[in-house]
Amino acid sequence: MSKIEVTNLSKSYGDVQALDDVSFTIPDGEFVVLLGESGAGKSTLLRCLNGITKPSAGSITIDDEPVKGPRNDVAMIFQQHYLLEQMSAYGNALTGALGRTSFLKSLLGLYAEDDKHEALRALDTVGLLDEANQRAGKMSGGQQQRVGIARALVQKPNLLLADEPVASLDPASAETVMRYVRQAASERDLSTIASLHQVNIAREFGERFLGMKDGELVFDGYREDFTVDVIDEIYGDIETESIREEREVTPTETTATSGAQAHEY
Ligand SMILES: Nc1ncnc2c1ncn2[C@@H]1O[C@H](COP(=O)(O)OP(=O)(O)OP(=O)(O)O)[C@@H](O)[C@H]1O
Repeated sequence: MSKIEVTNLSKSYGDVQALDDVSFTIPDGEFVVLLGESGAGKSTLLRCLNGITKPSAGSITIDDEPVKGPRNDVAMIFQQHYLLEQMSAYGNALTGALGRTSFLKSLLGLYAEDDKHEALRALDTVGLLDEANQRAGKMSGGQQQRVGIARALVQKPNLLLADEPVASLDPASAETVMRYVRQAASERDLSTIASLHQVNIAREFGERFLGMKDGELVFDGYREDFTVDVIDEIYGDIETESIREEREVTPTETTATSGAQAHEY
């Protein structure tokens, strides 16, 4: 759990204004989806939150502590999972504990019992306990991404950031992976910000939505406010054509698609 406060955050790269005076507050344990077209500034915002990128102006605090660089209590999941392919799913998950393990011990595989337990718990959370001994390189893209999530959970973060975690997956795997991210966050009461470009997945899994355009925050609201018109504003009409067609068939407010109804938000 973590409370995040972003105040008047700006970041420029030469003439490019990647973030332009962005402010928002996220209370403990909220699941936030970050949306925007390519180049809108989503990755830059996540990298600033993670302490990898230094803002040009403004501030970020996590639990009232200013972010000045990378921190162990902030974990990040990427589109590419960067797993050690020769290592098992379990071994990869355990590397999430590297931040609290000495270099020598990690080389010798001498992790603390608590961390080994945490790795198994995390694999269980992402539905891969039975595959714990399987080599990561032999797993499917979706499974590898779930190992990446397990590794992030073993870090025992207070804040989970996910940068396009399902962008390279087919729609079914993307949905499965997002379901596990959502479940992991909810089980651990973990504040989460996930950037997504698939609007349907965002609508299915988001609780709160931040919409970005040209570096500015153009929308900040919850499910009931996340209307097709808002999606239009963020993406333009093309992205929403299919949603409008779907509404014409089913005029009632539908925010969930196949298989999602069974999940509690
Ligand atoms: N290291 C950098 N150097 C120069 N320009 C950058 C750098 N990183 C990002 N930018 C620029 O900042 C703007 C925002 O980029 P950013 O990657 O944050 O957007 P995004 O919404 O994450 O896009 P995508 O979905 O394509 O990753 C873009 O115009 C991008 O070209």
